[in-house]
Formats: sequence, C-alpha cells, structure tokens
Amino acid sequence: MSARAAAVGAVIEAGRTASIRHWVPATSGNFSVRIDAETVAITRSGVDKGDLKPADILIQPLEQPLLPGSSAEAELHTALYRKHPAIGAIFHVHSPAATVFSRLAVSTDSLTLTGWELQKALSGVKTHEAIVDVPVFANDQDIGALSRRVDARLSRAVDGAISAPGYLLAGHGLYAWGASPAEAARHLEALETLFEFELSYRRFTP
Ligand SMILES: CSCCC(=O)C(=O)COP(=O)(O)O
Ligand SMILES: [Zn+2]
Repeated sequence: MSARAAAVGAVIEAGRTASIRHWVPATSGNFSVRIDAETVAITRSGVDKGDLKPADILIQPLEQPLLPGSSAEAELHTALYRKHPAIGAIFHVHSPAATVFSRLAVSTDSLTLTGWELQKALSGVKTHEAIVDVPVFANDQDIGALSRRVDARLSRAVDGAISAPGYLLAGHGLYAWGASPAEAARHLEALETLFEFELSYRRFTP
C-alpha cells in the first residue's frame, strides 16, 4: 500500500473511532496524517467525520496555500507539521470532557494533570507523580492569529512539567498529536479520559 493510501485510511479510521465515542458531533472535528516530509492527508471541511470517504480527504502540501474545501482549522494542523517533523498525526475533537474542562482554565492559559496512573499513556510520562502541562487557549475565529499563539506557547516549556501532546481551545475542544496515527489516538483517548477524571475529582475537592 502507498504511504498516501495508508494515510487516507488512517484518517478515515480516526474519524470513525472518534464518532463512535461521540467526540465529533454534527460534523465537528478534523483529522490529519502525515504522508511524507512535505504532504499530509487532512479532512475536508463540513463533512461527517464518522463516515469519511476517500473523496473527503485532501492531500495538502505543507508549503502551499490551503486547498479549496479545506477546514478553516487546517492551518492549526499544517503549522504544527511544519514546525515539528516528528509529528505524524493530529486529531481534533469536540469531546465532552475536554470541551467542558477547557473552560475552567482559560484565564491561566494552562491546566495541570498529576496523580493519575493513566498519565503514563502520554509519551515521555513515566510516573503518576509527573506534572503534565496542558496549554489552554481562548477560542478565536481568526485561525492565523490562533495558530501564532499556539506556536509561541508550545515553544515555551513550563518549569518542572512535561508538556502534553495536545492542547485545549476553550469551549471548543481538544487537539492531540503523536508520532503515528496509533500514538495520536492513544494520546486523544488518554487526555479525554484524564479530563473526565479531573472533572469528577474536582467536584469532590475544594
Ligand atoms: C461544526 S463545529 C464548527 C467547526 C469546528 O470547530 C470543527 O472542528 C469542524 O470544522 P471543519 O471545517 O474541519 O469541518
Ligand atoms: Zn473544532
């Protein structure tokens, strides 16, 4: 199978899995997988991400303008791929825990996870005692400006914390990535579940 066909198949599978979990309601979400150093496969705008067809996937060169039919959010994907050659897949969902949790910390621009064994599903996290920093951004319809804010914040590590392989857009949803589609899917599932844990836990703690 060609790298392009494999990437298209991985995008379709990521959307299907997210939809089964109710993470991409009403055509929300977008998904991309790297084909090679210069090109990614990425979902077209406005289609049901749970029922993607090959024609719903655009083959986007990273150094060229966005193709007709692109998601307004496509630049959030392409900017990350250009900056981080090790990223192999980026998945964006409007999952419930992430979307609710994101609104708790938009004023502080960060949420912290610690004390959860499941954190170890995140690449580079070796212990439940690690402090995992999840950046939070105010939502913005100006995706160029948002992309620049994301880039600046991701370039700045938080002292004593491990950076999560993802970030939250307040009231909007979660972006997560990995070196491969499988790793991005694991990070997405781990982060959404950790946000569920945190939301439940915070109900019982002052
Ligand atoms: C329908 S939800 C609003 C747009 C959005 O946030 C999203 O994730 C889906 O946008 P796309 O253009 O990629 O379909
Ligand atoms: Zn979205």
